[in-house]
Parts: sequence; structure tokens; C-alpha cells
Amino acid sequence: MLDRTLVLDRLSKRFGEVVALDAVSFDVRPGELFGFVGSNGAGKTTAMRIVLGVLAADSGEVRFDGRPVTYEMRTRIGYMPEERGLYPKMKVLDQLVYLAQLHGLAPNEAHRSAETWIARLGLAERRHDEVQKLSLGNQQRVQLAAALVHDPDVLVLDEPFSGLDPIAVDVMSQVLREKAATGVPVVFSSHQLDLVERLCDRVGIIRSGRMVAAGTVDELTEGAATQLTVTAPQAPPGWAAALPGVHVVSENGTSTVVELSPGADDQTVLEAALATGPVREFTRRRPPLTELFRNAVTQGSEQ
Ligand SMILES: Nc1ncnc2c1ncn2[C@@H]1O[C@H](COP(=O)(O)OP(=O)(O)OP(=O)(O)O)[C@@H](O)[C@H]1O
Repeated sequence: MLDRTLVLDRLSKRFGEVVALDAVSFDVRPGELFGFVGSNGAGKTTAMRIVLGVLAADSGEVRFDGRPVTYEMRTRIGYMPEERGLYPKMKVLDQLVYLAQLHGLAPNEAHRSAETWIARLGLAERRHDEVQKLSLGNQQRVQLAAALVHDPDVLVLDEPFSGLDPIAVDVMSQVLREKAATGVPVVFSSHQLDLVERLCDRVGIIRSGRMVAAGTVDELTEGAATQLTVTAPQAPPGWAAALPGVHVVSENGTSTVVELSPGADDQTVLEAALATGPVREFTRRRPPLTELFRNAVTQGSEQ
């Protein structure tokens, strides 16, 4: 039976003294959008390059369909490299046709596919322009088209959203969702965590070459301390600061976010809020991915 899961299994890579990856493992399942996040220099690009075979791992293995990824299988991966990889002087259509043929499509198929993606990504008026004459955002659209033009079985995209305007972000998001919906595993790196949270089925967080968390945002939230949002318009600033087992995360106008220590009672917070006057909101809050990320990348580090 086919198992179209992309598996990174204990990948390690050093550059001299620098340990870029230390036994990094995660998998991207068929039909899944997987967000790969981590601070600058955490190892995302290195891991993606190893998946593509642009770099060799010191140890560990990449598998797809249950088998180690070979050179032939790599031609079935759509890749958007961080450094981008287009020929600046080639025209958009020519470039896409060329890349599609390089990946094994017959000339007429290559043409058809290139035209399809040019239309889908809003590049019709630019199809005979040299890539170097396009705006950066449009170059990025061409780069996405280049990753998709050979109808890949896997998509690996290094920061595909960086530098895109909101419309282009929507187009990119939609295309990635559609591609995943056809059963393709899609992994992309990004520093735009709100976008990752909105778009991805699962998220992996890497810190200094080690995976520190992977799962759905709900799974990553499990075990996090309970947080409450309390809106009490007449409460004086700092009203919650002295409550036992309560840590004030933020105070924004009349709205206060507090975190409870294990065993602390949310009713104590409610009573304290009510003692100040009316309470307009009292809800449990799911920490956003940015907060989980901040905790994951700072926990256990020296700073
Ligand atoms: N070719 C190389 N030679 C030496 N060191 C390298 C090389 N490529 C990466 N590194 C180092 O490996 C570590 C991981 O880098 P990598 O580019 O994978 O991080 P990243 O998570 O993609 O970062 P960013 O978010 O900034 O793109 C960094 O310390 C980087 O300096």
C-alpha cells in the first residue's frame, strides 16, 4: 500500500563546529499542510535542503512512500528554495516550460502546465517578461509556479510567504491548500506565525537544530497553563496582581489576561473581578502560536 508520507528520520548535520541539525525527526502526512517554524539559524533551510538532496546529511534518512528518497524520487518533489532559483534573463513562460521538461514532462504537457499555473497565479500579462524585470512578489509567484509545474507528489517550500502582499498571500495560501487537498504532503517554513496557525494542520518548532515540539496547535497548547481573559471596566490597574497563584500576562485597557498556576482556582479571579464592579468578559484563552513559539524557543536556553 502506498504511504505518501514524507518522513525526516533523525537527520543530523554539522558545518564545522556548528551543529545545524541534531537528530531532527518529523513527518508530513498526505494531504497535510505542515508549518516548519524556528528562529533565524535554527536549521529549517538545512533540513529542507537535505530533503531535496541539495545537501547530504551526516546521518539520518529521508523517506517517502516508505522508501529512502532517491534521485528519481526527488524529481517528484516541488521545491521553492530560500535563495530562489530562477534564471533572471529567461522569460516567465519559457522558464516554466523548461523546468517542467527538466522534470520529465513532454513538451506539449509542459506548455499546458506552464500556461495553467501562469493563469492561476495571475502572471498572464507577465508571461513574456524576463524574470529579472518582475517585482519581487511576482518573481515569487513564478517561483511557486516553478515548484508546481511538474505536478509534484511532495511540496517543500522555504519561506514562500516572505515579502508577499496580502493578495498574493491569499493566492499562495489557496494554492497550497488545494495542493494538499489532492493528497500531497506540503511543508513550508515561515516566520509569519499567525499565518502558520491559520493555515497549517500541524506545526513543528525547531530550536538550535533540535525539534522541540510538533503537533496540531491544539496539541501544542495542551499542558500549557490555563489563561483567562477578564474584562472588568471599573477594575483599577493591577487589580489581579496580588491574587494567589495568578500571574498577569497583559493588561490592555479594561481587559486583563491572567495565567493560573497549577491548582489555582479561576473562581477566585472571578470573585476578585466582580468585587471591582461589572464583569463583561470571563473566558478561557487559547494561547496563540506566537506565544507557544516564544515559550518553546526560550525554555531551557541560557538567555
Ligand atoms: N553552508 C553552510 N556553511 C556553514 N554553516 C552553515 C551553512 N548553512 C547553514 N549553516 C549554519 O547552520 C545553522 C542553520 O542554518 P539554516 O539556514 O538551516 O537556518 P534557518 O532556520 O533556515 O534560518 P533562517 O530562518 O534565518 O533562514 C546556522 O547556524 C547557519 O549559520
